[in-house]
Order: sequence, then C-alpha cells, then structure tokens
Amino acid sequence: MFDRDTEGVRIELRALTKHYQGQPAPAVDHISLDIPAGELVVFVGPSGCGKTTTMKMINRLVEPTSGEIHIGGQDVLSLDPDELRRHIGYAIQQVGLFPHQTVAQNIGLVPKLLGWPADRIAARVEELLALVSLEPSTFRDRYPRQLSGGQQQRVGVARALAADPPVMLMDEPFGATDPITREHLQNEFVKLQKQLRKTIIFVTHDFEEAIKLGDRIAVLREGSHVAQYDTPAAILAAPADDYVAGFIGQDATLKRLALLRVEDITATEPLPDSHLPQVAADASLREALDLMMAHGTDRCSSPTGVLTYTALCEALGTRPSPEEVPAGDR
Ligand SMILES: Nc1ncnc2c1ncn2[C@@H]1O[C@H](COP(=O)(O)OP(=O)(O)OP(=O)(O)O)[C@@H](O)[C@H]1O
Repeated sequence: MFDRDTEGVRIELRALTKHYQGQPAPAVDHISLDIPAGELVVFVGPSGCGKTTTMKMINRLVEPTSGEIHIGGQDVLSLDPDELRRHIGYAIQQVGLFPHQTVAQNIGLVPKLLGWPADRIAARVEELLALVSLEPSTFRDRYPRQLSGGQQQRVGVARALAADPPVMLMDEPFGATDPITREHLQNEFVKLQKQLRKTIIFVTHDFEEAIKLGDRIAVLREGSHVAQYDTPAAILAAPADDYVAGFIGQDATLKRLALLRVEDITATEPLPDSHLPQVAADASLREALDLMMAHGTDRCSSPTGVLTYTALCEALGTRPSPEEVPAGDR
C-alpha cells in the first residue's frame, strides 16, 4: 500500500461526488482538490455542507457515487476498504475508544490488526503516550471512563497515529473539549505535525482553528463546492468573495496578527533593549501588540531584536495613520 513511507503522501480528489439515496441533491458535488504531501489541509464550512462525507469517502466509510481518489498515486477505489482503513489514521470528535479496553489496548488496536509483535506494540504505545503528553506509567492501564474528555481525545489522536500512517483524517478531533484544553491540544498538535509531516485532512467549523492548524484551508459551501483553497494568510488577506469574507468575520486583521510570529518579521534594530517589555520570539504579533498596549509603548523587545508598532503594521500591509506614528519613526 502507499505507506512504505510514514511521511505524508499526496491526496488527489477528482470530481468526487456522493448522492445519498432519497436526497434531492448530492451531499458532495464534484469536488476536485489536490492535497500536497506532508501538508495539513483544513476543511471549513457550515454544518451540512458535506465536510464529513468528503472525508469519509477518502477512507471509504462512505462509498462515492462517482469520481476518483488517489493517495500516493494509488487509486483508492480499487483497494480493499478494510485494508485501506488500516493504513489511514482516523480521529473523530466522539473519540470512539473501546470502553472495555485499556488505553494501551485502544492505542495498539491497529498495530495488532497489522500483526505487529507484542513487544513492538508495547514500545509504540509508550512512545505515543509520551508524544501526546500522557505519562505512560499513569495512563497505559486505565480505562477510557477513568480519563477526562481532553485526555480521551489525546488517546484518540495517539490511536490514529499508532501504525504511523502517512495519511490522517481528523474530524473535529478537539471539538468536545473546553476552550482551554482545546487550545492546549491545538498547540501540541501543531508541534507534533512539524515533526511528523503527515498528510492530514482536518475538518472543523471553527475558522480560528483552521487558521491555527492549516497549511492550507479549503473553505467549502453547500455540496462541498470549494469557495477558496489557499494558505490562511492568503485567505485572510484576500477573501475570494463575500461568502468567504463572511466566514472570516469582522476581525480579519486581528486574525492575521495571531498568525504571524515576532521572529517572522524583521526586527528594526539589532540589539534587544532590556528596558522594553519582553516578548518571546515565537509569540504572535497579537501577543506583542497586547503587550505594547498594556505597557503604553509602541515597541517591545524579543531575542530576535526590537519590534515596533510601525513594523507590525508594515507586516500586515497596513499603514499606521500619521498621528499613530511616534515622531522618531516618521
Ligand atoms: N447517511 C446519510 N444519508 C442521507 N443523507 C446524509 C447522510 N449523511 C449525511 N447526509 C446529508 O448530507 C449532507 C452533508 O452532511 P455532512 O455530514 O457531510 O456535512 P458536514 O459538513 O460534515 O456537517 P457538520 O458540520 O454538521 O458535521 C447533509 O445534508 C446531511 O444531512
């Protein structure tokens, strides 16, 4: 199968369509999309627009009515569906852990089906628990009911990663958690994906989550029609139409600030100044701006240099009005 590599492989959807029996219109209507190897692509769109159906066709939990799916150059529709699913990680909001199996057994499920020897499975379980920040000795023998919702979701993600598949499908995997746990899981997941470089399709209807996680975002409308498919920065800077703009909401500029890191933009002065408020190099520009406002100053210092309000505006492609620019910067 396509997982000779554990790093991501390309996914191609060609005119993929699903018309559920008895429904007046197709749930997914001729979607074509190229998902580059090793990228995380987020599907966002309103409830019922066909996100889940599109995803479930890729691992054939739903059989397409027509169209093609290629993963790593292989025609998915010619493969055995059960075999296919063992090679694609799948994590969903409801988690779907088996209640009568321990955490270790739940995570080891697919490797066991693939016939891995017991010691290799045990080693993999330990590795994955550590990867999702659950202490193996504390958690491996617990049952799902003995975990919090956020811990269950981590186990769900670990299980999806268990056989080291090159492709992961994730359907609102952090959806059932409170905002703080959710943000924590998102941050961990971003770090994890930087190392793993899987090809991931991630479904959400939270645009903030899409911006945070996605290398690219596919904004979908009814019938999984693609309204725009681009990087978060490009979509925020130039939404394709009113529909996409409506999705972004009023505060596109603030969202773009959250996307850019202090270290991404050129520092205006080479030496950090210890009298200025200090910001981490990997902090977002939004955090840097909050810090400047809290200290009533137009600049802050990071390990990569001094960041000014003017530089921040330039990075966004907006110009501060003359009265906003301190005399020294004009
Ligand atoms: N098994 C089914 N039989 C008939 N219609 C279905 C079936 N599953 C989904 N649908 C319909 O297909 C459309 C797309 O559903 P889908 O679950 O793919 O949307 P979604 O974008 O994932 O929605 P949500 O964000 O609410 O999960 C909806 O109108 C839904 O009612």
